[in-house]
Amino acid sequence: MSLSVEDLVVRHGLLQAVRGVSFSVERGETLALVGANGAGKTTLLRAIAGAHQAASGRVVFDGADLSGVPSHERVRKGVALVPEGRRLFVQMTVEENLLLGRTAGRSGDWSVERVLETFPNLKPRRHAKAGHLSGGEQQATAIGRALMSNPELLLLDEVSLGLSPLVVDRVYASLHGLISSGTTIILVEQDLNRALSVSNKVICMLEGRVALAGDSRNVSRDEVTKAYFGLHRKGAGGVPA
Ligand SMILES: Nc1ncnc2c1ncn2[C@@H]1O[C@H](COP(=O)(O)OP(=O)(O)OP(=O)(O)O)[C@@H](O)[C@H]1O
Repeated sequence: MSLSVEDLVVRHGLLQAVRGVSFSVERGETLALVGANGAGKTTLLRAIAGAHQAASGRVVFDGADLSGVPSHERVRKGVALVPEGRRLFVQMTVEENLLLGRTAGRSGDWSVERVLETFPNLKPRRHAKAGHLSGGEQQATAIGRALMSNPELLLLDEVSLGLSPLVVDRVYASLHGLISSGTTIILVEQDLNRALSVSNKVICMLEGRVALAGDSRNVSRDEVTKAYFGLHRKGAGGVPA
C-alpha cells in the first residue's frame, strides 16, 4: 500500500476547500489530519475516497492515478471511508450493516466475527437495529462496516464526534489494535492530544493548505496549536513544512 496526494485542489463551487495539498502515506502508517472547522479536512478525505471529485492534482494509490475512478471502484481497490455522521442503515441490524461492507468483493481476513472481536461492545448488539444503538456502538459499526471491505487504507472522519470521553477511549483502544495489526489509517481528529498520540505523522491544515506536517513524536502540541491558528512559520522549529 502506498498513497501519494499530489498538489490536490478540491472545490465546492467557487470555494477552494483544498488548495494544493501534497503528502504521502506508506503501509502501516497512521496520519492524523487536524485543523480548525472549515480547514478542509473532510473535503480532503472525501476526495481521496472519490466521494468528491478533485478539480486538479492527483491521488495515486499503489502507483495508479485514481483521478476519474468512482468511489465504489476505490473501495474495490482497497480505500474505505468512514464518513462523519456514520451513515448507517438504521432499520437494519448491526450484522446486516456489517455485511453490506462486503459488497465490494475484496477478499481478506475481515469477517463479522473478527469485527465483533475488535469491538467487543458490539457482541451483544449483533442482532439489534442500528437505529437503536448508542453513539459508540454506531461508530464501532460504521468502522466495522468499512473494515469488512478488507481495506488497505482506512479513512476515518472524526470518529469521536458526539461521543462521551469514556466511549472515545474505547473506540481509540480498538483503533490501537487495528494500528498494531498493520492497518494503514488517515484520520481526522479535533482533539490534538489524541491525534498526536494515535498517529506517527500529523498534518495541520489551515484554510485548505498544509500549515504544518511532521512526525507526531517530534512536533510539540504548541507547534501544532500555532499552525492551527495560523501563527506557525513554515519550516520553523525544525519541522518540515
Ligand atoms: N457541500 C458543501 N458545499 C459548499 N461548501 C462546502 C461544502 N462542504 C464544505 N464546504 C466548505 O468547504 C470548506 C472546507 O470544509 P470541510 O468540511 O472540508 O472542512 P473541515 O476541516 O473538515 O471542517 P469540519 O471540522 O467543520 O468538518 C469550508 O469553508 C466549508 O464551509
